[in-house]
Amino acid sequence: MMNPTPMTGLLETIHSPADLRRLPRAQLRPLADELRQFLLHSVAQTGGHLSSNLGTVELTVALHYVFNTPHDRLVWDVGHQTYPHKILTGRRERMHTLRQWGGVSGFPVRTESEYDTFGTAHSSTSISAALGMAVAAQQQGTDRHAVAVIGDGAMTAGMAFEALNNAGVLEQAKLLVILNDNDMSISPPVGALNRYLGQLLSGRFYSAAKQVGKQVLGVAPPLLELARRLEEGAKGLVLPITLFEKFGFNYIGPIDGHDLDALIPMLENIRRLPGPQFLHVVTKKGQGYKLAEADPIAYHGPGKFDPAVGLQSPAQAPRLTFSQVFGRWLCDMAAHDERLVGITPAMREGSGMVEFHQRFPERYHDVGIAEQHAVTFAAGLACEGLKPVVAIYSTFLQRAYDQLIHDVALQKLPVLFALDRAGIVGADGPTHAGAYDIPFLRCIPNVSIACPADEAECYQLLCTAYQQAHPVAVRYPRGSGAGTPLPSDLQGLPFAQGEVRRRGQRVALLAFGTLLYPALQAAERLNATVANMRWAKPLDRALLRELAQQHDCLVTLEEGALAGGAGSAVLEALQEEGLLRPVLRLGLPDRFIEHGDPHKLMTLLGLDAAGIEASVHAWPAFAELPAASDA
Ligand SMILES: Cc1ncc(C[n+]2csc(CCOP(=O)(O)OP(=O)(O)O)c2C)c(N)n1
Ligand SMILES: CC(=O)[C@@H](O)[C@H](O)COP(=O)(O)O
Ligand SMILES: [Mg+2]
Repeated sequence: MMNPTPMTGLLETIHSPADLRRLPRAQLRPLADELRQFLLHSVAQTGGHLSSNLGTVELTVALHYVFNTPHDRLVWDVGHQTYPHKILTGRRERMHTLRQWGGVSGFPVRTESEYDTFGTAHSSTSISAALGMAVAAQQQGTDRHAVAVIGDGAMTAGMAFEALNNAGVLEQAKLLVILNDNDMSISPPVGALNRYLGQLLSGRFYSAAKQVGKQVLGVAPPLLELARRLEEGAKGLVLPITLFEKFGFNYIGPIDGHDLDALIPMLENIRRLPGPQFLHVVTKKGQGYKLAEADPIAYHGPGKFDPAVGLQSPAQAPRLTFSQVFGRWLCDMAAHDERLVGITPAMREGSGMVEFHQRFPERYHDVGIAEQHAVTFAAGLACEGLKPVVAIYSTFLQRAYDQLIHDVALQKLPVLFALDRAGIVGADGPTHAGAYDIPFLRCIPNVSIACPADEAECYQLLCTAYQQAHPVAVRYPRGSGAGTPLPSDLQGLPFAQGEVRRRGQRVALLAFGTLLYPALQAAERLNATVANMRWAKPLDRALLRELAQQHDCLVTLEEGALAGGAGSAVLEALQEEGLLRPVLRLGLPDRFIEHGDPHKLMTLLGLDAAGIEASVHAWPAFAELPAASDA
């Protein structure tokens, strides 16, 4: 039985930040404690992102206390750490609907609240957006601050530095960048920036900065200018100039991001300083809940759990997830071929690469949240005869589209893209849906696209893709599939070949990927043929010709955007073959699909067996066919 969410009075009086700002300063600490407990128990009941949210409780309270939100703009990078922000901005009573159909989103959404000033979820956009807001305020003559809160992980993306580079010379823009440094991405942080930030936190900096910050910046406003000069001077004496100051920012910190007595006076003083400001706060991911503090990775995005007990290691799951299948294949192939290199842009756990990292550390590369670099890094590896495998969520590959075209496809380099989370992802919603990879890949010359129907085919098509001398993407969904046993060899399947899985009459269902299984179910009632097409590019033209010649009409099924998808490829091919047949394309419509339970979403989209059958029956080209016996 879950403990009811504890309420001790203060939090339930806060319906907006205005209520928060009316509280006596001394009540902010008990409020923060109550907020943390509410957050913990709420997320334990709904599932969602936890350790990053536990880490931003005090920062959120301080920001809404000091800044006049929503007039002053807060932009949260990634936005997975905004549950405290949502609770304080009028959504506390809806948090039980978190990430559910029709419920509160797990990320900031402009249409959800005026306090969600910018929609995030893909990382490293906050500084750019906040700078845009700051420059707009300046141009409109509005006295407004824009604050970007960005994590140390999100800071590793090039886009963040593109924004710093621009902001650093815009002295009139009222921009504050807050680096929320918890020394964690989802996995342990990587790269030289993390090493540098560690130096800033070392004794050389941190204790001196704390003294400088407390003693100098804490003085009363009238001495502020003197204090600022003293602080500059003091920093110059004790602290070498930081990277961020070289970019034109006034760097302040590092300070304790859980200490309201440090945060609030610091923010109150910073908001009076001219020019771009950079505040470095140090927090702990999972703060205040020992189990999450001890294992921030496990509690990054947990499902439902009992806080009193903590996450229970799942009983042996009945089926492997596609990520686990990929991880198994990666290790098997790496053991077989020493040219294989595995690359992840900061998604080691989600992509199933923990074992590969442990077994092949010298061939494992977590490049940070840097998808563009990941792809072109892979291209460089391929130029030298190695076999790079880029494990990347479909949605995050969008970040590296030009690198895919310009650096990989144009040079026809054999890079394998293992596209996880292809299709509907569910709780993360539209920002994370892998809806567009077939359309955005299909138009690129030299790139092939494999759509495995189940776990066994995923393994086999990864083998096939790996054998190719050109770039191939293998797309597979979040979670598990039909549960087919994995093959015992690295043989693979024939390139660009599909198969007929069921013979019926009049209508043929052409499935691309895991929709094969609901299609087989629907076919029983439609007496339809079912083809497992396996490849969206190149299409198996011989199979397509056979299906078109033997059936009155065709239905294509894909868990991806219809516009430009596999169904479009079939239409184009039929036209080229002079085999015009009625084609019904089933897939994702031309709109963003909201967050919710993935199975519920598939039903709502008509992509479960009943939905497929209903769509075919409602289709005039099928409904008007003479009954099979009359044919
Ligand atoms: C472009 C992009 N790539 C990858 C992700 C997946 N992702 C979500 S949170 C996260 C780690 C973020 O680390 P940090 O910014 O330090 O925030 P923290 O979780 O530590 O609070 C990653 C890699 C993403 N949201 N966007
Ligand atoms: C916030 C973020 O982008 C990641 O934490 C993402 O939510 C992970 O998605 P999965 O849960 O599908 O791995
Ligand atoms: Mg972090």
